[in-house]
Amino acid sequence: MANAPVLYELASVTRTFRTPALDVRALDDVSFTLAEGELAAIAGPSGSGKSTLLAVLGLLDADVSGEVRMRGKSVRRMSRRERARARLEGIGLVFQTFHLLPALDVRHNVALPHWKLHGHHGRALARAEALLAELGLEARMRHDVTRLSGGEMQRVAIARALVNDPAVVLADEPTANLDEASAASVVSLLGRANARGAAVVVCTHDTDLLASFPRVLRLRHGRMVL
Ligand SMILES: Nc1ncnc2c1ncn2[C@@H]1O[C@H](COP(=O)(O)OP(=O)(O)OP(=O)(O)O)[C@@H](O)[C@H]1O
Repeated sequence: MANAPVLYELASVTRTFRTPALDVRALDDVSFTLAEGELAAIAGPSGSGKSTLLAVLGLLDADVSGEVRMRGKSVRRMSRRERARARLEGIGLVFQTFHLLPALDVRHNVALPHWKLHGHHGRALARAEALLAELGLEARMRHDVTRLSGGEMQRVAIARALVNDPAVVLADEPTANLDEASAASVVSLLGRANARGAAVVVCTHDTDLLASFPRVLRLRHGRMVL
């Protein structure tokens, strides 16, 4: 990975949440680079800033001091619209609570980002169906997302994150609340995305999962520790 091009570059990134009672430094002077195709975990105790860092990498939160660059482009200089476009094209997000759309069935949830990017309904559905079949969800394609099990919802969320072949998949606690078999299938899906060239960054407390990552970014009170 040493020679792979840089995907993210963070230099002295600080994120402060101001509340009436006190200011919380959720990220404090965080600097690192991540290469294209890299596989990394973000670890640290509860409240150490993991989700905040994932939101920064996902271009969801640009309200930081310091510099964040994605593929050389300064996130600070991107408009909200440009960030949304960069997310659609290049970032697959898997949230802790999935954020699936209850009004759409499984295949339409997965197809939506493809349709938004390419504007072709039939192709988006075909791509979603192929991906869902690959993830062992062919029998669930027309199901209501609210009726899926937690493990199925997680796989649907991962399918949606992969539908536009992103440069990076960012997943927040993707194995939390899953039984062993579902967790193993989620890990294998993320591994497959990585094998196809996507960088994968996962926030986790799961020590078994952490052990499988070649690189672990450790946070404590918002600071990177070795
Ligand atoms: N919108 C917000 N307003 C105020 N404080 C916030 C906000 N979001 C996060 N924080 C604070 O920032 C710190 C880091 O939060 P963050 O969610 O990034 O931690 P985490 O490591 O992901 O925790 P967990 O493992 O429990 O999910 C915490 O002290 C949290 O209370």
